[in-house]
Amino acid sequence: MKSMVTFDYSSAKGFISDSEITMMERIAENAKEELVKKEGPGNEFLGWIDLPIDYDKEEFARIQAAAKKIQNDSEVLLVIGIGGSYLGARAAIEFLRHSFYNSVSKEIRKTPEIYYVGNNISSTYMKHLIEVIGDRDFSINMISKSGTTTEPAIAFRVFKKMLTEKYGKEEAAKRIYATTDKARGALKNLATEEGYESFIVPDEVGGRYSVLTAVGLLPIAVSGADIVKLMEGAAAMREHCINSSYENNDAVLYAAIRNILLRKGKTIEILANYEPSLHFVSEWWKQLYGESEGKDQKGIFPASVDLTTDLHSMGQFIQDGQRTLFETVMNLEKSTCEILIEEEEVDLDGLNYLTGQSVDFINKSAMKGTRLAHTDGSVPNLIINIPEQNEFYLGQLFYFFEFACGVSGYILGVNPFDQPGVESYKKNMFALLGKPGFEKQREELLKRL
Ligand SMILES: O=P(O)(O)OC[C@H]1O[C@H](O)[C@H](O)[C@@H](O)[C@@H]1O
Repeated sequence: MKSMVTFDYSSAKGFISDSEITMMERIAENAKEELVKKEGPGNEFLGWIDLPIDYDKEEFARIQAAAKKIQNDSEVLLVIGIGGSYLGARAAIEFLRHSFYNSVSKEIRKTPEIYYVGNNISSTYMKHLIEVIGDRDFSINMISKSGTTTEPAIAFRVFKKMLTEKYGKEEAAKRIYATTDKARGALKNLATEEGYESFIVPDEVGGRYSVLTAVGLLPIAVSGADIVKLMEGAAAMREHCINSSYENNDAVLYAAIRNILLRKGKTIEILANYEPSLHFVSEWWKQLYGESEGKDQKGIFPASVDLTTDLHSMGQFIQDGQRTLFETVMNLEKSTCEILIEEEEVDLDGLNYLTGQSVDFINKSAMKGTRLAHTDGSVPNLIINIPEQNEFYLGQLFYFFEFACGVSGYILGVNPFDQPGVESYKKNMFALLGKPGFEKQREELLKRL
């Protein structure tokens, strides 16, 4: 049997008693049952549960073919999307591919450079990206489930124009790939009208749970990562999440323990990593947990740190600031390479005591030392072990977090599959921009500015 991504709460035992974990069993198991039997609130958005074993194979093959075409005819791919429509792809590409993916030579990378746009409204960012593309061949993957989100729609206008000016309307249309709803939304209409190759975000899969649909899969495949293995990993974790009993169920225990900690006043969870390639996994995780649980004036605030980097900036607070934190460490067990510290004749930097040790050994020692220090500073530490940096384990990790999030939301007593709060800023922005239909709000807002 292949090894698995696992959850380890042994370092948090000083903060949680066995009886608390036992007492949480019924609540957590009920939450899991509600999720798996699709009986809870938001149950129209549970398509992601069976996705790893029940996805559209014909579309999957089209994704692979489109990725090949983009690899062959483009030096650059623009991924236009925001939130759940880009974070999963970026998390996967940064975890699975080269740390300096866009900068490393084409001989090493072998696949197109990939840039993300439409995840902010900065004209400077867009102008700089236009300069990076220059006169090179490029394609666009425009991703928006609703097809109406402002940030990506604006970027799409700008880069579609650039593409059309370069190739003409007909050829440009062949370089645009639209990932959106099967029937609704402005992007769907545009795709039909202009004849873009289209991929579907299933109705029953919400944006933040969509990484294993075309939303994530097309850009990930373009980067050269193996999407078959990604799905296999997710399928292995699905099997574990659905069929393991409480005491052996890593995802359900993670959900249970974070809720036990919340009830003790630990209202902030920091997801920590010791590998820069995990940075965007944390960004993806923050949306997943923040949008799923932060509602009805409840929830755990999801934060993240990159370590050891942030030990030199946020370390003081984590060690010694307000005691409302717990920390979940993503521990990449096996580094992809080994760099050894060599002896220097004159030990001017005082590092000769490390001669023969690997950089990863030093990193792991920093991790272990930090875990003990933070635990001593009353920050409960949870660990998620990731055996290796590859597609199979990333697929597992994505599914682990998604499943745990559904269970955790139900334990908390919220609908983990809606995001009503996100609309407030949008309404204000539309009113201030003078969008038709928002005239009354506009008057009221202008008085307040
Ligand atoms: O894919 P889209 O419909 O463009 O949505 C992109 C993102 O923006 C919204 O405001 C939602 O809060 C997110 O859940 C979503 O992932």
